[in-house]
Amino acid sequence: MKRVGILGGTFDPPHLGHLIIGEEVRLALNLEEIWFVPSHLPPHKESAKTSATDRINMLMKALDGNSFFSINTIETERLGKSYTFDTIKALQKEFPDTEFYFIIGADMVEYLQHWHRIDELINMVSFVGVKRAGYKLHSAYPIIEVDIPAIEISSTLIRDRLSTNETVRYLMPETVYTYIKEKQLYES
Ligand SMILES: Nc1ncnc2c1ncn2[C@@H]1O[C@H](COP(=O)(O)OP(=O)(O)OP(=O)(O)O)[C@@H](O)[C@H]1O
Ligand SMILES: O=C(O)c1ccc[n+]([C@@H]2O[C@H](COP(=O)([O-])O)[C@@H](O)[C@H]2O)c1
Repeated sequence: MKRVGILGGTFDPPHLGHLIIGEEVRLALNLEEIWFVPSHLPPHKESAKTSATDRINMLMKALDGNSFFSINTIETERLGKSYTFDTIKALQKEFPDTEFYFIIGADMVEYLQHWHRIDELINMVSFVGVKRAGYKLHSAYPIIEVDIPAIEISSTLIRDRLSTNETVRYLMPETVYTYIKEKQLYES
């Protein structure tokens, strides 16, 4: 079986935290690839501030140069809320020879009990949890914990800073920043 990690997210915008998580989990679990899956409508929070096209374009720039990383657009091609249950079911049907590892930060680990059809999903895919400041990583659910350096970067922090013209240097790849400025995203 091929072993693939999935990092689902809103990526509004993508930042170095996403990239570090993908790389660290790939190494720790010896995964062959990491697929970044941008959501169409995030199930548990407000809609993204930018279009799916902009978020995919930003991700493409962020992932450029890492041959282990790619984007899978299954969720942005599907209408409605981007439930992970539906995504995993569809991916397992399309790629029967692949074993999937769904990577989540500790904020999502804490929230896992509220996920759509979690009692079925937990038996369908291996969840991998990574630490995030302010949240507990340990869970009653069987989660593979991967120790990564704590990274206190979030898309919210970046959006807030961009809207007040504060620096976002070193929080995301320069190419993503250039795209944001060219397209005038996140301006208040
Ligand atoms: N700095 C981080 N440390 C650990 N996990 C993270 C970090 N940033 C994002 N993640 C995880 O990556 C996945 C996708 O995150 P997402 O794209 O929503 O970014 P975010 O920074 O959490 O965004 P927002 O601030 O808009 O909520 C989630 O599972 C989230 O927990
Ligand atoms: O399926 C669910 O009920 C569910 C609830 C919350 C989050 N998720 C998924 O978890 C990933 C991270 O979510 P987010 O909102 O932090 O970007 C993303 O792929 C979401 O679709 C999924």
